[in-house]
Amino acid sequence: MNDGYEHPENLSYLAYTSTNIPGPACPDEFFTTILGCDCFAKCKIESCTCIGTSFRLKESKQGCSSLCPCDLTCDNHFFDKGPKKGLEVFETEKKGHGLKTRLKISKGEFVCEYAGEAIGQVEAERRFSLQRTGDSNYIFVLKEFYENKCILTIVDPEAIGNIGRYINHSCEPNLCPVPVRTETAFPHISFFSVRDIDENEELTYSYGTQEGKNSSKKKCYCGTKSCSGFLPNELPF
Ligand SMILES: C[S@@+](CC[C@H](N)C(=O)[O-])C[C@H]1O[C@@H](n2cnc3c(N)ncnc32)[C@H](O)[C@@H]1O
Repeated sequence: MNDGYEHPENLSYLAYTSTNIPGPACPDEFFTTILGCDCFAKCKIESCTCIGTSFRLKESKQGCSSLCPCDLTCDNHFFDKGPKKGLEVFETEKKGHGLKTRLKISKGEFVCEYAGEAIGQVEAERRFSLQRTGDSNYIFVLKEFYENKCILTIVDPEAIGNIGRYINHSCEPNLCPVPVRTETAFPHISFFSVRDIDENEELTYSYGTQEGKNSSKKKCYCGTKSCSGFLPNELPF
């Protein structure tokens, strides 16, 4: 499915996918189906098992999907509606391409997914060492902790991805990534707005911490007051 977004002409090598696809060493979670809710037409916060379950991981949400009987009017059924309207890829001054919004976005809205190939840690390290597209790194690593286990979710939209790949880092971001599980146990990295966003503002999120061995020596050009000067570490392993 293509959700209608065109990539800049000089990035024609990029194949578009609106949601995650399995890549090399894709984790088993990708193929593990989870149950939908049994609500009728529209979910209720008090009784919907998707809204209530949250996959027992503290920061994770469960979104409704085609496995649920509710329809697209359900507020918890946001993936099938696609990214927010009015998102636009543009050329920044110093950070390569970026993503901005032509329309206002209110605090707490779903903006888009970070979609690409779902890959394993060894493949991520192999790809990172190749530095395929010049200076840019697109590999997103999410760590979740559950019952003394660290669950890794790694998505690479460098060659096959969606508009989420154009979102740059900021030390004062207006989006935050939230893992949302719908049909399978592999989460969708979903961006929600953390404040009201004006029309034509660039969309940004924080790329993370200084944890891990792949320390970044890249200068940060986010231009915010609290800028730490450098981008967070590229791979937090
Ligand atoms: C996921 S890509 C973002 C899109 C990218 N700018 C592009 O043109 O495709 C991440 C890369 O963008 C650049 N980048 C993102 N945020 C930046 C920032 N605040 N300052 C400098 N470079 C940044 C870095 O090269 C980083 O590895």
